[in-house]
Amino acid sequence: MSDEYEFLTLLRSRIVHDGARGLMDDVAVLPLGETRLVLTSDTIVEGVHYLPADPPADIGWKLAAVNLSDLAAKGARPVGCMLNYALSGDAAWDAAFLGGLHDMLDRHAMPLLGGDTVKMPAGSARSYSLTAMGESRGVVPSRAGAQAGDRLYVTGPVGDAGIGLDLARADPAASGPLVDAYRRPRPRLSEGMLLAPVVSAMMDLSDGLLIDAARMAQASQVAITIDHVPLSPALEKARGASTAVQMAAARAGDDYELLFTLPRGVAPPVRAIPIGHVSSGAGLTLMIDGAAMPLPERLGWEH
Ligand SMILES: Nc1ncnc2c1ncn2[C@@H]1O[C@H](COP(=O)(O)OP(=O)(O)O)[C@@H](O)[C@H]1O
Ligand SMILES: Cc1ncc(C[n+]2csc(CCOP(=O)(O)OP(=O)(O)O)c2C)c(N)n1
Ligand SMILES: [Mg+2]
Repeated sequence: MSDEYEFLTLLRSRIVHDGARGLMDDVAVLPLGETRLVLTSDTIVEGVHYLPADPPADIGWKLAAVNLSDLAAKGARPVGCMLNYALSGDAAWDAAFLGGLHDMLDRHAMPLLGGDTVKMPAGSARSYSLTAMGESRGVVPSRAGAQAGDRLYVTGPVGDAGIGLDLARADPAASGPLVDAYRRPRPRLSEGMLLAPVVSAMMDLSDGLLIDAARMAQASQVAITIDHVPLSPALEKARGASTAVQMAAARAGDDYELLFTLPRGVAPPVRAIPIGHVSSGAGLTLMIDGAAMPLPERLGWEH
């Protein structure tokens, strides 16, 4: 059991408010008059979520993107956010970070409303947090609604960012679509808004396809089978499409695509790749090229 899982289990035992969704979802949801306020907060840490040599504009972009991705997963419209910032000691670096942050926020009309600024002890790793607020006037899908018989989809291929991280680690000046997938994820907000009214369950892929699908299965109390690990042409060109490559792509994380289920016979209203199905029971099954694979001990990223 990971430290994160243990801590979340402790937190869940103390949760009483319905809006927390049992801490089993991407967001909290608070009814507010005619509408619902959708709340999420994510932190990125130097050396854990990004490389110290990553360009500051990309780090700012990523902080905004990973938070917007949780709103996308619930079909929420961004309404505002709060930034918690640790000064770097280099004003040009800080300005570049804010440039990248605002690039991402502006793309999705997300105003920055406030926050807090601190200085860290010299030499300590830095971390940045954003709290994002969205609104929804319709259904706010959860991870828990998948039903036996549903089909499973993802809005795009997985694994690019994992390879991009390897490339950026080997050479901080590396560039191209795989490195971009790692440094500049694109949250699927417009897709999320179109999907929210029709999906039975939806979440974003941050920790890896396998672990996130297993979480959806657990929250929905169903079994999920993945029979296709979708790879991008760029990834296949760089690494091929062997079983090992597909397995690594399914565990890598940092994908920020949407994973969702639809009743059989309902066509997705956005471009999406069918990757499996839901049945009664529990747990996750992975098929690669028609063969059931033993699941790795670690399905994806856990702190
Ligand atoms: N330190 C914390 N305090 C309160 N709730 C937390 C904390 N960490 C995580 N959570 C909650 O646990 C759930 C799962 O979190 P997480 O795995 O980070 O979701 P996501 O991958 O969507 O960001 C969410 O409801 C989140 O709000
Ligand atoms: C330097 C570096 N090493 C490893 C990773 C891989 N990685 C770190 S955290 C993570 C999962 C997402 O982070 P988490 O804090 O779990 O976000 P959340 O699920 O809360 O959105 C991944 C794939 C990375 N992004 N950067
Ligand atoms: Mg989180």
